[in-house]
Amino acid sequence: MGSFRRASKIFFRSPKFGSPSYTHRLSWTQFGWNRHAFCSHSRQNSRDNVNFADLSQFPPERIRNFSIIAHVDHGKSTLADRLLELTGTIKRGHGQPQYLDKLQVERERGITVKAQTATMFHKHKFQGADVIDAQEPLNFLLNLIDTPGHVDFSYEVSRSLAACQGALLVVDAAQGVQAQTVANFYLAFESNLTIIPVINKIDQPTADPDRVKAQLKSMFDLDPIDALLTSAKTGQGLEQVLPAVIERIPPPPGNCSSPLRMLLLDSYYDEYKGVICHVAVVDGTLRKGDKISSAATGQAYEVLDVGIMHPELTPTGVLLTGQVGYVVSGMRSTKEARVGDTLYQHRSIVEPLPGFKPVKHMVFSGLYPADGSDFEALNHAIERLTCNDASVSVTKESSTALGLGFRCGFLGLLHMDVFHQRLEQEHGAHVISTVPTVPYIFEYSDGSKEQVQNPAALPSNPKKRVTATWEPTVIATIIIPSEYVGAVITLCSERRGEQLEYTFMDSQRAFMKYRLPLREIVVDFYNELKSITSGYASFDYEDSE
Ligand SMILES: Nc1nc2c(ncn2[C@@H]2O[C@H](COP(=O)(O)OP(=O)(O)OP(=O)(O)O)[C@@H](O)[C@H]2O)c(=O)[nH]1
Repeated sequence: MGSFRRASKIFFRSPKFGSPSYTHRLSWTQFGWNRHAFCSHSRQNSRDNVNFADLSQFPPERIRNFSIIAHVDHGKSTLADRLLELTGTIKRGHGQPQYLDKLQVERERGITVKAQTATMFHKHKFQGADVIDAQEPLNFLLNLIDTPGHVDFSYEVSRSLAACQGALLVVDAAQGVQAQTVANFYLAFESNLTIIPVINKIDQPTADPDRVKAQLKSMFDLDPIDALLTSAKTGQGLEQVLPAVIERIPPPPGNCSSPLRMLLLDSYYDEYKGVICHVAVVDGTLRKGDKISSAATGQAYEVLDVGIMHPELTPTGVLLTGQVGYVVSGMRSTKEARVGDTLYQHRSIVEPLPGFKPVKHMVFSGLYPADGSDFEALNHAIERLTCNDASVSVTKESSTALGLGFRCGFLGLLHMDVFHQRLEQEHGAHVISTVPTVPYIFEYSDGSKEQVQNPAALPSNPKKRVTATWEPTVIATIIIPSEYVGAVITLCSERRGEQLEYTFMDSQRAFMKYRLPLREIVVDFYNELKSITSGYASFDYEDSE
Protein backbone atom coordinates (compact mmCIF):
# COMPACT_ATOMS: atom_id res chain seq x y z
CA MET A 1 0.00 0.00 0.00
CA GLY A 2 1.02 3.51 -0.45
CA SER A 3 2.52 6.05 1.82
CA PHE A 4 0.83 6.53 5.14
CA ARG A 5 0.78 9.51 7.42
CA ARG A 6 -0.15 9.74 11.00
CA ALA A 7 -3.81 10.68 10.94
CA SER A 8 -3.24 13.49 13.40
CA LYS A 9 0.11 14.83 12.27
CA ILE A 10 1.26 16.41 9.03
CA PHE A 11 4.75 15.80 7.68
CA PHE A 12 5.98 18.36 5.22
CA ARG A 13 8.01 17.23 2.28
CA SER A 14 9.28 19.88 -0.06
CA PRO A 15 8.06 19.50 -3.62
CA LYS A 16 10.23 18.33 -6.42
CA PHE A 17 9.02 20.09 -9.47
CA GLY A 18 10.92 22.22 -11.83
CA SER A 19 12.53 22.04 -15.19
CA PRO A 20 14.24 18.70 -15.47
CA SER A 21 17.23 18.31 -17.68
CA TYR A 22 16.89 16.11 -20.71
CA THR A 23 20.04 14.23 -21.14
CA HIS A 24 18.31 11.34 -22.87
CA ARG A 25 17.07 13.26 -25.86
CA LEU A 26 18.50 11.93 -29.09
CA SER A 27 20.27 14.37 -31.28
CA TRP A 28 19.34 14.38 -34.93
CA THR A 29 22.91 14.47 -35.96
CA GLN A 30 23.58 11.32 -33.93
CA PHE A 31 21.87 9.46 -36.75
CA GLY A 32 23.40 11.73 -39.38
CA TRP A 33 19.94 12.82 -40.50
CA ASN A 34 18.69 16.28 -41.20
CA ARG A 35 15.76 17.21 -38.97
CA HIS A 36 13.59 18.79 -41.63
CA ALA A 37 14.49 16.71 -44.61
CA PHE A 38 12.48 13.56 -44.48
CA CYS A 39 9.76 12.11 -46.57
CA SER A 40 7.53 9.16 -46.03
CA HIS A 41 5.59 6.83 -48.21
CA SER A 42 2.32 6.17 -46.52
CA ARG A 43 0.50 5.22 -49.72
CA GLN A 44 3.02 2.55 -50.41
CA ASN A 45 2.38 1.10 -46.99
CA SER A 46 -0.32 -1.38 -47.72
CA ARG A 47 -0.66 -4.74 -46.00
CA ASP A 48 0.34 -6.43 -49.27
CA ASN A 49 3.82 -4.93 -49.17
CA VAL A 50 4.92 -6.92 -46.18
CA ASN A 51 5.44 -10.58 -45.74
CA PHE A 52 4.41 -10.95 -42.09
CA ALA A 53 5.91 -14.42 -41.96
CA ASP A 54 9.37 -12.98 -42.49
CA LEU A 55 10.17 -10.79 -39.53
CA SER A 56 13.88 -11.28 -40.14
CA GLN A 57 13.83 -8.21 -42.41
CA PHE A 58 13.29 -6.16 -39.25
CA PRO A 59 16.46 -6.13 -37.15
CA PRO A 60 16.30 -3.76 -34.14
CA GLU A 61 17.46 -0.75 -36.18
CA ARG A 62 14.29 -1.13 -38.31
CA ILE A 63 11.99 -1.28 -35.29
CA ARG A 64 10.43 1.54 -33.29
CA ASN A 65 8.37 0.87 -30.17
CA PHE A 66 6.35 3.87 -29.06
CA SER A 67 3.41 4.78 -26.93
CA ILE A 68 0.81 7.51 -27.10
CA ILE A 69 0.26 9.28 -23.80
CA ALA A 70 -2.08 12.14 -22.97
CA HIS A 71 -4.67 13.60 -20.67
CA VAL A 72 -8.15 12.06 -21.02
CA ASP A 73 -9.91 12.98 -24.29
CA HIS A 74 -6.98 14.82 -25.85
CA GLY A 75 -7.27 12.43 -28.81
CA LYS A 76 -4.90 9.48 -28.27
CA SER A 77 -7.22 6.78 -29.55
CA THR A 78 -8.33 8.86 -32.54
CA LEU A 79 -4.69 9.55 -33.42
CA ALA A 80 -3.96 5.82 -33.06
CA ASP A 81 -6.83 5.09 -35.51
CA ARG A 82 -5.42 7.54 -38.05
CA LEU A 83 -1.93 6.00 -37.81
CA LEU A 84 -3.38 2.50 -38.26
CA GLU A 85 -5.25 3.75 -41.34
CA LEU A 86 -2.28 5.62 -42.72
CA THR A 87 -0.20 2.45 -42.61
CA GLY A 88 -2.96 0.30 -44.11
CA THR A 89 -3.20 -1.74 -40.88
CA ILE A 90 -6.94 -1.09 -40.74
CA LYS A 91 -9.16 0.11 -43.57
CA ARG A 92 -10.04 3.79 -43.75
CA GLY A 93 -13.61 4.29 -42.54
CA HIS A 94 -13.63 0.85 -40.88
CA GLY A 95 -16.79 2.08 -39.18
CA GLN A 96 -15.44 1.57 -35.68
CA PRO A 97 -13.83 4.67 -34.21
CA GLN A 98 -11.21 4.22 -31.47
CA TYR A 99 -10.35 0.81 -32.94
CA LEU A 100 -8.05 -0.15 -30.10
CA ASP A 101 -10.74 0.53 -27.45
CA LYS A 102 -12.19 -2.97 -27.61
CA LEU A 103 -14.09 -3.37 -24.35
CA GLN A 104 -17.80 -2.46 -24.25
CA VAL A 105 -17.13 -0.23 -21.23
CA GLU A 106 -14.42 1.62 -23.16
CA ARG A 107 -16.78 2.29 -26.06
CA GLU A 108 -19.69 3.37 -23.83
CA ARG A 109 -17.62 5.68 -21.66
CA GLY A 110 -15.29 6.84 -24.43
CA ILE A 111 -12.24 5.99 -22.33
CA THR A 112 -9.34 3.62 -22.74
CA VAL A 113 -9.06 1.14 -19.89
CA LYS A 114 -6.66 -1.49 -21.22
CA ALA A 115 -3.46 -0.65 -23.05
CA GLN A 116 -3.48 -2.20 -26.52
CA THR A 117 -0.67 -2.87 -28.93
CA ALA A 118 -0.72 -2.84 -32.71
CA THR A 119 2.10 -3.55 -35.12
CA MET A 120 2.29 -1.41 -38.26
CA PHE A 121 4.63 -1.38 -41.23
CA HIS A 122 5.77 1.87 -42.78
CA LYS A 123 8.16 2.77 -45.57
CA HIS A 124 10.40 5.70 -44.94
CA LYS A 125 13.18 7.36 -46.85
CA PHE A 126 15.82 9.37 -45.04
CA GLN A 127 16.93 12.50 -46.80
CA GLY A 128 19.67 14.89 -45.93
CA ALA A 129 23.22 15.86 -46.56
CA ASP A 130 24.67 12.63 -45.17
CA VAL A 131 22.27 10.28 -46.90
CA ILE A 132 22.86 8.92 -50.37
CA ASP A 133 20.09 10.29 -52.63
CA ALA A 134 19.47 7.06 -54.48
CA GLN A 135 18.57 5.32 -51.22
CA GLU A 136 15.39 3.26 -51.48
CA PRO A 137 12.67 3.80 -48.87
CA LEU A 138 13.23 1.39 -46.01
CA ASN A 139 10.52 -0.72 -44.42
CA PHE A 140 10.06 -0.19 -40.67
CA LEU A 141 8.14 -2.19 -38.11
CA LEU A 142 6.37 0.12 -35.68
CA ASN A 143 4.71 -1.05 -32.47
CA LEU A 144 2.12 1.40 -31.28
CA ILE A 145 0.85 1.09 -27.73
CA ASP A 146 -2.36 2.97 -26.95
CA THR A 147 -2.59 3.68 -23.23
CA PRO A 148 -5.36 4.78 -20.86
CA GLY A 149 -5.35 8.45 -19.86
CA HIS A 150 -7.16 8.24 -16.52
CA VAL A 151 -5.23 8.39 -13.29
CA ASP A 152 -6.59 5.05 -12.08
CA PHE A 153 -5.01 3.26 -14.99
CA SER A 154 -1.56 4.79 -14.76
CA TYR A 155 -0.38 1.29 -13.82
CA GLU A 156 -1.26 0.24 -17.39
CA VAL A 157 0.66 3.26 -18.68
CA SER A 158 3.85 2.36 -16.82
CA ARG A 159 3.61 -1.22 -18.09
CA SER A 160 3.27 -0.06 -21.67
CA LEU A 161 6.15 2.36 -21.34
CA ALA A 162 8.47 -0.46 -20.29
CA ALA A 163 8.29 -1.84 -23.84
CA CYS A 164 8.88 1.53 -25.53
CA GLN A 165 11.80 3.76 -26.34
CA GLY A 166 9.66 6.80 -27.15
CA ALA A 167 6.27 8.40 -26.60
CA LEU A 168 4.00 10.80 -28.43
CA LEU A 169 2.83 13.25 -25.78
CA VAL A 170 -0.54 14.40 -27.14
CA VAL A 171 -1.89 17.74 -25.88
CA ASP A 172 -5.19 19.33 -26.87
CA ALA A 173 -4.46 22.61 -28.69
CA ALA A 174 -7.31 24.39 -26.91
CA GLN A 175 -7.10 22.88 -23.41
CA GLY A 176 -3.32 22.87 -23.18
CA VAL A 177 -1.32 20.94 -20.59
CA GLN A 178 -3.59 19.23 -18.04
CA ALA A 179 -2.97 17.25 -14.84
CA GLN A 180 -2.54 13.86 -16.53
CA THR A 181 -0.30 15.39 -19.19
CA VAL A 182 2.05 16.22 -16.30
CA ALA A 183 1.74 12.76 -14.70
CA ASN A 184 2.22 10.91 -17.99
CA PHE A 185 5.11 13.14 -19.00
CA TYR A 186 6.96 12.23 -15.81
CA LEU A 187 6.23 8.51 -16.21
CA ALA A 188 7.76 8.68 -19.71
CA PHE A 189 10.60 10.93 -18.61
CA GLU A 190 11.54 8.67 -15.71
CA SER A 191 11.54 5.71 -18.12
CA ASN A 192 14.11 7.62 -20.22
CA LEU A 193 11.88 7.75 -23.29
CA THR A 194 12.31 10.16 -26.17
CA ILE A 195 9.26 12.41 -25.99
CA ILE A 196 7.68 13.85 -29.14
CA PRO A 197 5.14 16.56 -28.30
CA VAL A 198 2.03 16.44 -30.51
CA ILE A 199 -0.35 19.39 -30.31
CA ASN A 200 -3.63 17.87 -31.50
CA LYS A 201 -7.10 19.24 -32.36
CA ILE A 202 -5.65 22.27 -34.16
CA ASP A 203 -8.87 22.37 -36.21
CA GLN A 204 -10.84 23.67 -33.21
CA PRO A 205 -11.78 27.36 -33.35
CA THR A 206 -10.32 27.91 -29.87
CA ALA A 207 -7.02 26.15 -30.66
CA ASP A 208 -3.98 28.13 -29.53
CA PRO A 209 -0.91 26.05 -30.43
CA ASP A 210 1.53 28.85 -29.53
CA ARG A 211 0.23 28.98 -25.96
CA VAL A 212 0.56 25.20 -25.70
CA LYS A 213 4.12 25.35 -27.07
CA ALA A 214 4.99 27.91 -24.40
CA GLN A 215 3.48 25.66 -21.70
CA LEU A 216 5.46 22.65 -22.95
CA LYS A 217 8.61 24.74 -22.76
CA SER A 218 7.94 26.17 -19.31
CA MET A 219 6.61 22.98 -17.71
CA PHE A 220 8.79 20.32 -19.33
CA ASP A 221 11.58 22.21 -21.10
CA LEU A 222 10.42 20.71 -24.44
CA ASP A 223 11.68 22.70 -27.41
CA PRO A 224 8.71 24.31 -29.27
CA ILE A 225 10.39 23.54 -32.60
CA ASP A 226 10.02 19.80 -31.89
CA ALA A 227 6.22 19.99 -31.48
CA LEU A 228 4.09 18.48 -34.24
CA LEU A 229 0.77 20.19 -35.00
CA THR A 230 -2.02 17.78 -35.92
CA SER A 231 -5.73 17.27 -36.23
CA ALA A 232 -6.58 13.61 -35.83
CA LYS A 233 -10.07 14.62 -36.98
CA THR A 234 -9.28 16.30 -40.31
CA GLY A 235 -5.95 14.52 -40.92
CA GLN A 236 -4.00 17.80 -40.96
CA GLY A 237 -0.32 17.35 -40.09
CA LEU A 238 -0.56 13.58 -39.61
CA GLU A 239 1.98 12.88 -42.35
CA GLN A 240 4.73 14.23 -40.04
CA VAL A 241 4.01 11.83 -37.19
CA LEU A 242 5.51 8.53 -38.37
CA PRO A 243 8.62 10.13 -39.90
CA ALA A 244 9.21 11.83 -36.55
CA VAL A 245 8.74 8.51 -34.75
CA ILE A 246 11.27 6.81 -37.05
CA GLU A 247 13.82 9.62 -37.02
CA ARG A 248 13.67 10.73 -33.40
CA ILE A 249 12.98 7.57 -31.40
CA PRO A 250 15.93 5.21 -30.99
CA PRO A 251 15.62 1.55 -31.97
CA PRO A 252 15.14 -0.94 -29.14
CA PRO A 253 18.35 -1.97 -27.42
CA GLY A 254 19.09 -5.66 -27.10
CA ASN A 255 21.40 -8.31 -28.35
CA CYS A 256 20.26 -10.60 -31.18
CA SER A 257 22.92 -13.21 -30.44
CA SER A 258 22.31 -13.42 -26.68
CA PRO A 259 20.04 -16.09 -25.19
CA LEU A 260 16.33 -15.27 -25.30
CA ARG A 261 14.94 -12.86 -22.69
CA MET A 262 11.49 -11.39 -22.95
CA LEU A 263 9.37 -9.20 -20.73
CA LEU A 264 5.79 -10.23 -20.06
CA LEU A 265 3.76 -7.05 -20.56
CA ASP A 266 0.18 -8.21 -20.24
CA SER A 267 -2.00 -11.28 -20.54
CA TYR A 268 -5.60 -12.16 -21.12
CA TYR A 269 -7.67 -15.28 -21.35
CA ASP A 270 -9.10 -16.37 -24.68
CA GLU A 271 -11.73 -19.13 -24.67
CA TYR A 272 -10.22 -20.88 -27.66
CA LYS A 273 -6.49 -20.31 -27.28
CA GLY A 274 -6.13 -20.15 -23.49
CA VAL A 275 -3.83 -17.53 -21.96
CA ILE A 276 -2.38 -15.10 -24.48
CA CYS A 277 0.68 -13.20 -23.27
CA HIS A 278 1.87 -9.91 -24.74
CA VAL A 279 5.64 -9.87 -24.69
CA ALA A 280 8.57 -7.68 -25.68
CA VAL A 281 11.61 -9.66 -26.83
CA VAL A 282 14.60 -7.93 -25.24
CA ASP A 283 17.38 -10.30 -26.38
CA GLY A 284 17.57 -13.30 -28.67
CA THR A 285 14.87 -15.02 -30.72
CA LEU A 286 11.63 -16.76 -29.81
CA ARG A 287 10.33 -19.53 -32.12
CA LYS A 288 7.19 -21.60 -32.19
CA GLY A 289 8.01 -24.98 -30.63
CA ASP A 290 10.63 -23.49 -28.25
CA LYS A 291 10.52 -24.44 -24.59
CA ILE A 292 10.45 -21.39 -22.34
CA SER A 293 10.58 -20.88 -18.59
CA SER A 294 9.22 -18.23 -16.26
CA ALA A 295 11.72 -16.54 -13.95
CA ALA A 296 8.94 -15.87 -11.42
CA THR A 297 7.48 -19.36 -11.10
CA GLY A 298 10.17 -21.62 -12.60
CA GLN A 299 7.43 -23.31 -14.70
CA ALA A 300 8.33 -24.43 -18.23
CA TYR A 301 6.03 -24.18 -21.25
CA GLU A 302 6.07 -25.03 -24.92
CA VAL A 303 5.47 -22.15 -27.33
CA LEU A 304 2.34 -23.25 -29.25
CA ASP A 305 1.84 -20.05 -31.23
CA VAL A 306 3.72 -16.80 -31.60
CA GLY A 307 3.04 -13.70 -33.66
CA ILE A 308 2.26 -10.00 -33.83
CA MET A 309 -0.88 -7.91 -33.29
CA HIS A 310 -1.55 -6.52 -36.78
CA PRO A 311 -3.89 -5.38 -35.31
CA GLU A 312 -5.52 -8.80 -34.74
CA LEU A 313 -3.36 -11.78 -33.73
CA THR A 314 -1.24 -12.65 -36.80
CA PRO A 315 0.96 -15.75 -36.45
CA THR A 316 4.57 -15.28 -37.59
CA GLY A 317 6.20 -18.35 -36.01
CA VAL A 318 9.01 -16.18 -34.66
CA LEU A 319 9.71 -12.96 -32.74
CA LEU A 320 13.15 -11.38 -32.94
CA THR A 321 15.10 -9.01 -30.69
CA GLY A 322 13.23 -5.73 -30.19
CA GLN A 323 9.90 -7.03 -31.46
CA VAL A 324 6.65 -6.90 -29.50
CA GLY A 325 4.04 -9.60 -30.01
CA TYR A 326 2.02 -12.39 -28.45
CA VAL A 327 2.80 -15.90 -27.24
CA VAL A 328 0.43 -18.79 -26.57
CA SER A 329 2.13 -21.35 -24.37
CA GLY A 330 -0.51 -23.54 -22.77
CA MET A 331 -0.71 -21.52 -19.54
CA ARG A 332 -3.99 -22.48 -17.92
CA SER A 333 -4.66 -19.28 -15.98
CA THR A 334 -3.45 -15.70 -16.23
CA LYS A 335 -2.29 -16.14 -12.61
CA GLU A 336 0.65 -18.05 -14.13
CA ALA A 337 1.37 -15.07 -16.40
CA ARG A 338 2.87 -12.60 -13.95
CA VAL A 339 3.03 -9.18 -15.52
CA GLY A 340 6.64 -7.96 -15.41
CA ASP A 341 8.01 -11.53 -15.38
CA THR A 342 11.00 -12.54 -17.52
CA LEU A 343 10.49 -15.49 -19.89
CA TYR A 344 13.60 -17.20 -21.21
CA GLN A 345 14.76 -20.28 -23.09
CA HIS A 346 14.32 -23.33 -20.88
CA ARG A 347 17.55 -24.44 -19.22
CA SER A 348 19.50 -21.31 -20.26
CA ILE A 349 20.95 -19.05 -17.57
CA VAL A 350 19.94 -15.40 -17.86
CA GLU A 351 19.71 -12.38 -15.59
CA PRO A 352 15.97 -11.59 -15.05
CA LEU A 353 14.84 -8.21 -16.40
CA PRO A 354 13.74 -5.56 -13.91
CA GLY A 355 9.99 -6.13 -13.45
CA PHE A 356 7.27 -3.62 -12.74
CA LYS A 357 6.42 -1.97 -9.48
CA PRO A 358 3.75 -4.02 -7.69
CA VAL A 359 0.24 -2.55 -7.93
CA LYS A 360 -1.00 -0.41 -5.07
CA HIS A 361 -4.60 -0.74 -4.07
CA MET A 362 -5.95 2.66 -3.13
CA VAL A 363 -9.61 1.88 -2.39
CA PHE A 364 -11.42 -1.20 -1.14
CA SER A 365 -15.04 -2.17 -1.39
CA GLY A 366 -17.18 -5.20 -0.54
CA LEU A 367 -18.93 -6.99 -3.40
CA TYR A 368 -21.93 -9.18 -2.61
CA PRO A 369 -24.33 -11.06 -4.88
CA ALA A 370 -27.62 -9.15 -5.23
CA ASP A 371 -29.33 -12.48 -4.65
CA GLY A 372 -27.50 -14.15 -1.73
CA SER A 373 -27.75 -17.59 -3.33
CA ASP A 374 -25.69 -16.43 -6.33
CA PHE A 375 -22.39 -16.50 -4.43
CA GLU A 376 -20.89 -19.24 -6.62
CA ALA A 377 -21.93 -17.43 -9.81
CA LEU A 378 -20.33 -14.20 -8.53
CA ASN A 379 -17.22 -16.09 -7.48
CA HIS A 380 -16.93 -17.52 -10.99
CA ALA A 381 -17.53 -14.11 -12.64
CA ILE A 382 -14.89 -12.41 -10.44
CA GLU A 383 -12.39 -15.20 -11.15
CA ARG A 384 -12.93 -14.84 -14.90
CA LEU A 385 -12.68 -11.05 -14.83
CA THR A 386 -9.58 -10.94 -12.64
CA CYS A 387 -7.98 -13.27 -15.20
CA ASN A 388 -7.95 -10.20 -17.44
CA ASP A 389 -7.44 -7.55 -14.79
CA ALA A 390 -4.75 -8.72 -12.44
CA SER A 391 -4.64 -5.29 -10.78
CA VAL A 392 -7.69 -6.10 -8.60
CA SER A 393 -7.12 -7.88 -5.28
CA VAL A 394 -9.84 -10.23 -4.05
CA THR A 395 -10.39 -11.84 -0.64
CA LYS A 396 -13.50 -13.53 0.71
CA GLU A 397 -15.47 -11.84 3.50
CA SER A 398 -18.87 -12.13 5.08
CA SER A 399 -21.34 -9.65 6.45
CA THR A 400 -24.29 -10.31 8.73
CA ALA A 401 -26.57 -8.25 6.50
CA LEU A 402 -25.31 -9.27 3.06
CA GLY A 403 -24.01 -12.80 3.59
CA LEU A 404 -20.97 -14.19 1.78
CA GLY A 405 -19.09 -11.85 -0.51
CA PHE A 406 -15.70 -10.45 -1.44
CA ARG A 407 -13.49 -7.53 -0.42
CA CYS A 408 -11.81 -6.14 -3.52
CA GLY A 409 -8.95 -3.65 -3.77
CA PHE A 410 -8.84 -1.21 -6.68
CA LEU A 411 -6.45 1.40 -8.06
CA GLY A 412 -9.08 4.11 -7.71
CA LEU A 413 -12.78 4.89 -7.96
CA LEU A 414 -13.06 4.79 -11.75
CA HIS A 415 -11.24 1.47 -11.75
CA MET A 416 -13.77 0.19 -9.20
CA ASP A 417 -16.70 1.49 -11.27
CA VAL A 418 -15.34 -0.04 -14.45
CA PHE A 419 -14.84 -3.39 -12.67
CA HIS A 420 -18.49 -3.39 -11.51
CA GLN A 421 -19.71 -2.48 -14.99
CA ARG A 422 -17.61 -5.22 -16.61
CA LEU A 423 -18.89 -7.78 -14.07
CA GLU A 424 -22.46 -6.94 -15.08
CA GLN A 425 -21.94 -6.51 -18.82
CA GLU A 426 -19.43 -9.20 -19.61
CA HIS A 427 -20.37 -11.80 -16.98
CA GLY A 428 -24.04 -11.08 -16.23
CA ALA A 429 -23.37 -10.74 -12.46
CA HIS A 430 -25.68 -8.58 -10.32
CA VAL A 431 -23.80 -7.14 -7.39
CA ILE A 432 -24.27 -4.95 -4.35
CA SER A 433 -21.17 -2.97 -3.51
CA THR A 434 -20.39 -1.34 -0.18
CA VAL A 435 -19.12 2.24 0.30
CA PRO A 436 -15.43 2.41 -0.69
CA THR A 437 -12.92 2.57 2.14
CA VAL A 438 -9.19 3.23 2.35
CA PRO A 439 -6.79 1.10 4.39
CA TYR A 440 -5.57 2.37 7.80
CA ILE A 441 -2.65 1.19 9.86
CA PHE A 442 -3.20 0.84 13.61
CA GLU A 443 -0.42 0.68 16.16
CA TYR A 444 -1.16 -0.96 19.48
CA SER A 445 0.19 -0.49 23.00
CA ASP A 446 2.28 -3.67 22.64
CA GLY A 447 4.10 -2.12 19.64
CA SER A 448 2.40 -4.33 17.02
CA LYS A 449 0.93 -2.82 13.85
CA GLU A 450 -1.95 -3.93 11.68
CA GLN A 451 -3.37 -2.78 8.36
CA VAL A 452 -7.17 -2.74 8.29
CA GLN A 453 -9.07 -2.45 5.00
CA ASN A 454 -12.55 -2.89 6.35
CA PRO A 455 -13.82 -0.96 9.40
CA ALA A 456 -15.76 -4.07 10.46
CA ALA A 457 -12.48 -5.95 10.74
CA LEU A 458 -11.02 -3.58 13.36
CA PRO A 459 -10.16 -5.85 16.31
CA SER A 460 -11.74 -4.96 19.64
CA ASN A 461 -9.28 -6.50 22.05
CA PRO A 462 -9.48 -4.60 25.36
CA LYS A 463 -5.92 -5.68 26.25
CA LYS A 464 -4.52 -3.89 23.19
CA ARG A 465 -4.96 -0.14 23.16
CA VAL A 466 -4.61 1.75 19.87
CA THR A 467 -1.73 4.21 20.34
CA ALA A 468 -1.44 5.64 16.80
CA THR A 469 -3.24 5.56 13.49
CA TRP A 470 -1.82 6.13 10.01
CA GLU A 471 -3.84 6.93 6.93
CA PRO A 472 -2.73 6.84 3.29
CA THR A 473 -1.99 10.12 1.55
CA VAL A 474 -1.62 11.09 -2.08
CA ILE A 475 0.07 13.89 -3.97
CA ALA A 476 -2.57 15.67 -6.01
CA THR A 477 -1.83 17.79 -9.07
CA ILE A 478 -4.45 20.39 -9.88
CA ILE A 479 -4.47 22.69 -12.92
CA ILE A 480 -7.07 25.45 -13.01
CA PRO A 481 -7.83 28.81 -14.61
CA SER A 482 -6.36 31.51 -12.34
CA GLU A 483 -9.71 32.92 -11.24
CA TYR A 484 -10.53 29.71 -9.32
CA VAL A 485 -7.37 29.64 -7.22
CA GLY A 486 -9.02 30.99 -4.04
CA ALA A 487 -11.90 28.50 -4.13
CA VAL A 488 -9.58 25.55 -4.75
CA ILE A 489 -7.23 26.53 -1.90
CA THR A 490 -10.25 26.70 0.44
CA LEU A 491 -11.48 23.27 -0.72
CA CYS A 492 -8.06 21.68 -0.26
CA SER A 493 -7.59 23.08 3.23
CA GLU A 494 -11.09 21.94 4.23
CA ARG A 495 -10.02 18.47 3.12
CA ARG A 496 -6.90 18.61 5.34
CA GLY A 497 -4.61 19.26 2.36
CA GLU A 498 -1.06 20.53 2.67
CA GLN A 499 0.06 22.82 -0.14
CA LEU A 500 3.35 21.71 -1.68
CA GLU A 501 3.52 23.91 -4.74
CA TYR A 502 1.68 26.79 -6.34
CA THR A 503 2.88 28.33 -9.60
CA PHE A 504 1.46 29.87 -12.76
CA MET A 505 1.93 27.96 -16.02
CA ASP A 506 1.10 31.11 -17.98
CA SER A 507 -1.03 34.21 -17.44
CA GLN A 508 -4.25 32.15 -17.37
CA ARG A 509 -3.55 28.87 -15.65
CA ALA A 510 -2.34 27.94 -12.18
CA PHE A 511 -0.60 24.73 -11.19
CA MET A 512 -0.86 23.39 -7.65
CA LYS A 513 0.40 20.37 -5.79
CA TYR A 514 -1.18 19.19 -2.55
CA ARG A 515 -0.63 16.33 -0.20
CA LEU A 516 -4.11 15.10 0.70
CA PRO A 517 -5.42 12.21 2.81
CA LEU A 518 -6.75 9.62 0.36
CA ARG A 519 -9.94 9.31 2.42
CA GLU A 520 -10.75 12.95 1.67
CA ILE A 521 -10.66 12.44 -2.08
CA VAL A 522 -12.22 9.01 -2.59
CA VAL A 523 -15.77 10.08 -2.05
CA ASP A 524 -16.62 13.33 -3.80
CA PHE A 525 -13.52 15.52 -4.03
CA TYR A 526 -13.34 15.49 -7.81
CA ASN A 527 -17.05 16.33 -8.21
CA GLU A 528 -16.70 19.19 -5.75
CA LEU A 529 -13.56 20.45 -7.51
CA LYS A 530 -15.34 20.33 -10.87
CA SER A 531 -18.35 22.15 -9.49
CA ILE A 532 -16.40 25.03 -7.87
CA THR A 533 -14.34 25.52 -11.03
CA SER A 534 -17.27 25.26 -13.49
CA GLY A 535 -15.74 22.03 -14.81
CA TYR A 536 -12.40 23.64 -15.74
CA ALA A 537 -10.18 21.92 -13.17
CA SER A 538 -8.03 19.03 -14.15
CA PHE A 539 -6.94 16.72 -11.39
CA ASP A 540 -4.60 13.80 -10.97
CA TYR A 541 -3.07 12.06 -7.98
CA GLU A 542 -0.34 9.62 -7.25
CA ASP A 543 0.69 7.73 -4.21
CA SER A 544 2.74 10.06 -2.02
CA GLU A 545 5.55 7.56 -1.49
N1 LIG B 1 -12.01 18.60 -33.20
C1 LIG B 1 -11.24 17.53 -32.97
N2 LIG B 1 -11.70 16.52 -32.21
C2 LIG B 1 -10.88 15.45 -31.99
C3 LIG B 1 -9.58 15.38 -32.55
N3 LIG B 1 -9.02 14.22 -32.13
C4 LIG B 1 -9.93 13.60 -31.34
N4 LIG B 1 -11.05 14.33 -31.26
C5 LIG B 1 -12.27 14.03 -30.50
O1 LIG B 1 -11.97 14.11 -29.11
C6 LIG B 1 -12.71 13.12 -28.37
C7 LIG B 1 -11.73 12.27 -27.54
O2 LIG B 1 -10.90 11.53 -28.42
P1 LIG B 1 -10.22 10.15 -28.01
O3 LIG B 1 -9.37 9.75 -29.15
O4 LIG B 1 -11.24 9.16 -27.51
O5 LIG B 1 -9.37 10.62 -26.77
P2 LIG B 1 -8.44 9.76 -25.83
O6 LIG B 1 -7.32 10.67 -25.46
O7 LIG B 1 -8.11 8.46 -26.47
O8 LIG B 1 -9.34 9.52 -24.57
P3 LIG B 1 -9.19 8.39 -23.42
O9 LIG B 1 -9.16 7.06 -24.09
O10 LIG B 1 -10.41 8.58 -22.62
O11 LIG B 1 -8.00 8.69 -22.63
C8 LIG B 1 -13.48 12.29 -29.41
O12 LIG B 1 -14.79 12.82 -29.47
C9 LIG B 1 -12.74 12.58 -30.72
O13 LIG B 1 -13.59 12.49 -31.85
C10 LIG B 1 -9.13 16.47 -33.39
O14 LIG B 1 -8.02 16.50 -33.91
N5 LIG B 1 -10.01 17.51 -33.55
